Amino acid sequence: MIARLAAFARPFAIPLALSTALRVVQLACGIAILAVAVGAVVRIDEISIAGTAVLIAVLALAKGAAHYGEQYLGHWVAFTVLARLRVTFFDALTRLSRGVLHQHRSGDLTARATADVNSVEVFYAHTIAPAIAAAVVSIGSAACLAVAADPALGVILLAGAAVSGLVVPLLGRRASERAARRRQHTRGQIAAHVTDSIGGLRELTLLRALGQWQDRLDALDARATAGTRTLAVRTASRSAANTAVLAATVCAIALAGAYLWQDGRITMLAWWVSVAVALALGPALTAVEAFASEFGTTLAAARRLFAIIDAPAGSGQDESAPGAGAGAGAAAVPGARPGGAEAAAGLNAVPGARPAAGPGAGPGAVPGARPAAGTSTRPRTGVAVSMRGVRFAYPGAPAGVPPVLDGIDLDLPPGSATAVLGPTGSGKSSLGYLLAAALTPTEGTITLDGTDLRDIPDDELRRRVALADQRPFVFSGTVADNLRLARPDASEADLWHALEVVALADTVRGLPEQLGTPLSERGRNLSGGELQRLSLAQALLRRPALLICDEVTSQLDAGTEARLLRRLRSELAGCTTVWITHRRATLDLVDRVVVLDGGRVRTEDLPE
Ligand SMILES: Nc1ncnc2c1ncn2[C@@H]1O[C@H](COP(=O)(O)OP(=O)(O)OP(=O)(O)O)[C@@H](O)[C@H]1O
Repeated sequence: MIARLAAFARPFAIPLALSTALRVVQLACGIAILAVAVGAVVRIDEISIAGTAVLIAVLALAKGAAHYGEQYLGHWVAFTVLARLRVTFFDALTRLSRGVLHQHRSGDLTARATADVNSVEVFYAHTIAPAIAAAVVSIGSAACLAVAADPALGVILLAGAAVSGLVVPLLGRRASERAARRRQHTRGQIAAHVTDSIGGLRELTLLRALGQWQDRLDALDARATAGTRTLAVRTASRSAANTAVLAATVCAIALAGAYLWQDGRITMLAWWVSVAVALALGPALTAVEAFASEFGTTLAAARRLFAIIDAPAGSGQDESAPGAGAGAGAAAVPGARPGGAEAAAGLNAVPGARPAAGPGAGPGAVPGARPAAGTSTRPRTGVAVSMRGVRFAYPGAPAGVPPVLDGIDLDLPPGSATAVLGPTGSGKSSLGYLLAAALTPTEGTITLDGTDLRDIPDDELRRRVALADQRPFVFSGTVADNLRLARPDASEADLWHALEVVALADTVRGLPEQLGTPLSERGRNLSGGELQRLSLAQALLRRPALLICDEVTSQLDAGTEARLLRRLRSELAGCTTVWITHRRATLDLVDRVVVLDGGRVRTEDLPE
């Protein structure tokens, strides 16, 4: 991996070498400043204070200039390489096209293209130059001490530098890398989860599933925090060990110097300058320990990038995921099927969902009923719905534009089936969202059995009202995961029953793992009509007292639509239903028709 990263920097070898040289100059100046200052104190009677001050000032200026140059060049190289890396990453995405997009969630890919690329910056800007410079300056300082003072002092300094720069950074390296890899993977999952949440916020609200969704995020956050804690403990331990080693080196040089001075083998000046050099070498070696602590994260990020860059088209294996290559391929794909590592961690499972409960075993099951009948999906008795003077305008609508709905008065008796018709843009869907309490009227009231929708608690709304959308959002996860978003305690029999009613059971039976088949993000591996029916199945699972179906058959062929409507007729008996539709066939289901136009109810008729 290090060689792969270094290969990207090869075209920038000269600026990188210059940056390294400038860092050597900067560190050498730092050591020289302290050595000159200590030397001046020791020989205060013999030196020119003004001359020493000028020398120190020159060294300080040189140190500053070298630091600027080193940082400028190092970061220029780093950000140029990162830009190339990002382009290479996007090229790979284009090449892999649908294959990889099916297997990786867009939020995770976004995290790779942004956070992971940024993490790799450490390698180019804060690793190569500091590592080489620390080695050069350590060897150089030890050589100076050996020649100018005593070889023993040079050996002590070199030994201390080797322990600090080579041994300490390696302490717990493998464990740190594993923790960093797990954390980076979890961060990718968090990014994907947040992206999903934003994309599907409306569906989560309609499903009253924000709580479940938040629980998943909490679980992921807890995992990422645990990883960060592990890394922080190791970083702190290494930092403490490094401080101890550096302090021990300074003490050893001071004691050895004292012995050599007493023995008359070195001067007082050489003794104290040696101590100063050992002290001044600290920052160079601390920088090595610091980037070593970040190195696990850098490597984990690089692995995640190269897993995409190197993936053959159609590959589903994510080599960057923790446990990849050890038969844990399923864990690599977010939304992995039950049985994978993630399912074991409960992250893909809907919190509270019973895994594949026995038929009819759910709390919603009616005792004594035939399990296969899935009676727990049967809707509740309908509610009476009333709209009085309802006006609605979307927030931010320009002044002067008439509201979408402008004074709706409507009564839907319990168990009635109403079709809402009207030209496109006449506000039919908006009316549906208002009835489902996903939108709130700007003016007027909507009541359910006489209670204002605004006064009905979320839990109760979740139980009593459902909306099947014309453009449903499907989350990464299995078919069952998506269905159980609507009712976490639904048994498998309940799920199959809902799928039978919406004429989707045969399709799901044909999927590789049936209910356990992972769905791509936004349901890319389902047709528009299948997605609509999945949304309708979700709504049925809620056993609502009020069901709003918004163009749920618009993408179905006539045969499938007829089959679905036949089954719905008996399934929805007693439930108050609202059908927003343009389709003639749906009118056979309803006992009244409402036509919206210009934000108002134009006619209210029984179908012919
Ligand atoms: N989220 C929104 N923000 C702002 N305006 C919106 C939003 N959603 C819909 N509108 C506008 O509200 C009006 C009514 O839209 P709505 O979707 O309710 O109509 P519709 O009758 O269901 O249309 P269609 O038959 O095409 O589905 C349209 O002019 C639409 O542009």
